[in-house]
Amino acid sequence: MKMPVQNPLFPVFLKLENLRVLLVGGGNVGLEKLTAILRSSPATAVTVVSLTFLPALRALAARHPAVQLHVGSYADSFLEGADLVFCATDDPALHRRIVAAAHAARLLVNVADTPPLCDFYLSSVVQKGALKVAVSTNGQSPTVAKRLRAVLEAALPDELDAVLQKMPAIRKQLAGDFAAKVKALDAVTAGLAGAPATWPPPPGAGGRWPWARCWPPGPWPWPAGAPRPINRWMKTKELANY
Ligand SMILES: C[C@@]1(CC(=O)O)C2=NC(=C\c3[nH]c(c(CCC(=O)O)c3CC(=O)O)Cc3[nH]c(c(CC(=O)O)c3CCC(=O)O)/C=C3\N/C(=C\2)[C@@H](CCC(=O)O)[C@]3(C)CC(=O)O)/[C@H]1CCC(=O)O
Ligand SMILES: NC(=O)c1ccc[n+]([C@@H]2O[C@H](COP(=O)([O-])OP(=O)(O)OC[C@H]3O[C@@H](n4cnc5c(N)ncnc54)[C@H](O)[C@@H]3O)[C@@H](O)[C@H]2O)c1
Repeated sequence: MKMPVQNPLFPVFLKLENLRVLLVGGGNVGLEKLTAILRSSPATAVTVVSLTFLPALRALAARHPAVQLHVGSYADSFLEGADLVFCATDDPALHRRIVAAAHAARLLVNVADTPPLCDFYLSSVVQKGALKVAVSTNGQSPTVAKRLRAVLEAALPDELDAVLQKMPAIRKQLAGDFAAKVKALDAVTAGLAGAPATWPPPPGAGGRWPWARCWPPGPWPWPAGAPRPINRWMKTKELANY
């Protein structure tokens, strides 16, 4: 029997800085959405149309030269030249009109806090250097998404970014065809998934993130008595084997 799909949303990572965004509404919710957009993609060209603007939104826009503010009422003409639309006013009837006009123009729309009118949802975002993890609960609970973000932020080691920065150079050093490279990269990163990494660190190293923690190479093995970095997963699962 086919199992029902619990969450049919399809996750993607948009190059938002290559697109043009229309945001309608410059109040509290508009500020939240603009903050989320610019935190991930600060150079995005966002046009914000609103009758009024919160001072904090004006200040945020002033720090981002690609953001333009238009004082006035929404009109369908603002959809021309937009790739993506966000609605964040206090007028649900206006939101329904914007969605209809945007769909007629084949545009995708997010209506803040209104799942049935959304073509896509925003997610809670965990950022560690180049790593980005997006969390969605399929709209069931943004609060749980926010809590999970905090859990993941604390659990993922900061050193992970150093690992990511090194990976392109390591990949370049590898010889062989595509399949051989994939095999070598799997071996190098095995430590991230719990198995011992085969290169570096030296064989036999235990722990879930030993490679992440000692890259760029630090003292190995750890000098006797030196404090060893640990993380939450090690505490709960692997401390006994460490
Ligand atoms: C993740 C995040 C991204 C962002 O917005 O940047 C986000 N909401 C955030 C926070 C948040 N929003 C709300 C609260 C108050 C507490 C609560 O109600 O839970 C809190 C918590 C807080 O502020 O502490 C109010 C709210 N939001 C929605 C509804 C309607 C409903 O639930 O039916 C209501 C009730 C409105 C009302 O009652 O009137 C709906 C949506 N909110 C989504 C995203 C999409 C689903 C995401 C998913 O799949 O999980 C979706 C469907 C559409 C969308 O807006 O894109 C961001 C966390 C950022 C972070 O901190 O990490
Ligand atoms: N602020 C919150 O945390 C929160 C929480 C839950 C629900 N809500 C609901 O979300 C909605 C928005 O909340 P808010 O706090 O951002 O409200 P807000 O009043 O601060 O902002 C609404 C914005 O929409 C703009 N606007 C209204 N009509 C417009 C039009 N025709 N064209 C262009 N702009 C227009 C207004 O000028 C204003 O800037 C409200 O319905 C509110 O009840 C808000």
